Amino acid sequence: MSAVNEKKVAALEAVKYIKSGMTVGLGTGSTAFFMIEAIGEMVKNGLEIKAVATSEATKKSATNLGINVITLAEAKRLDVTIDGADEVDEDFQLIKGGGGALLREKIVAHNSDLNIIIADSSKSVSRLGKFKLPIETIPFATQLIIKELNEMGLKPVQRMNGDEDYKTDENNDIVDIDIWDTNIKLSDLEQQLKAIPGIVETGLFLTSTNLVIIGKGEQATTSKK
Ligand SMILES: O=C(CO)[C@H](O)[C@H](O)COP(=O)(O)O
Repeated sequence: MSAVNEKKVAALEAVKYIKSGMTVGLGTGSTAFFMIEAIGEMVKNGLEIKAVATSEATKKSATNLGINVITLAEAKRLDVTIDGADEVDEDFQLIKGGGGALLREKIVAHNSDLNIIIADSSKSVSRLGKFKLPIETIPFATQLIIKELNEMGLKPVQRMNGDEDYKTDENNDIVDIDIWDTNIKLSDLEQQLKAIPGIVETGLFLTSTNLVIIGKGEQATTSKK
């Protein structure tokens, strides 16, 4: 079974948690897209929900599929958010931001009563860090942040889009760092990174996830915290 099918299997399991009347956070990425597609079908069949998108790309896909997308300010609070991840460990800690949407994703997750992560089996890891950790930085500070992260031994690489700097929906930069060889506790690392002025957010999601649904073969396995 391919990773693509496993993503779909996980997404179809996750949408079972969505009921009429809910406000739903929509994640970003290829796995989340299967969830958005499935919700689009459910809306065509009478499901009534409001949704908050974690990226402009997700907003566009959801709107095209007939989903009522509102702002976070209008939503105030979300019942459930379904999102993908680049890595998930056994303690429900995540690396996110491969698709560059980590800032809005973390804000939406923080404001959601239930956070469901969906992923194919390749994303399930015993230790985070093979995937480079995305950091969102303010362009004014990016080069000096890179220098500081280098001094911390984190091998920072600014994300590019061809010859241009990659830009997030907030018009910020992304710097990908290598945390595999660091022996700093993840929560301490998160604190150290957030203490550097100009780092807006990191792709470490350490405590927000309630439910993880992994597609493996034809099966979806759900784990609860
Ligand atoms: O964090 C994300 C985007 O910022 C995505 O959830 C993550 O990159 C996984 O993407 P995909 O489902 O395409 O593998």
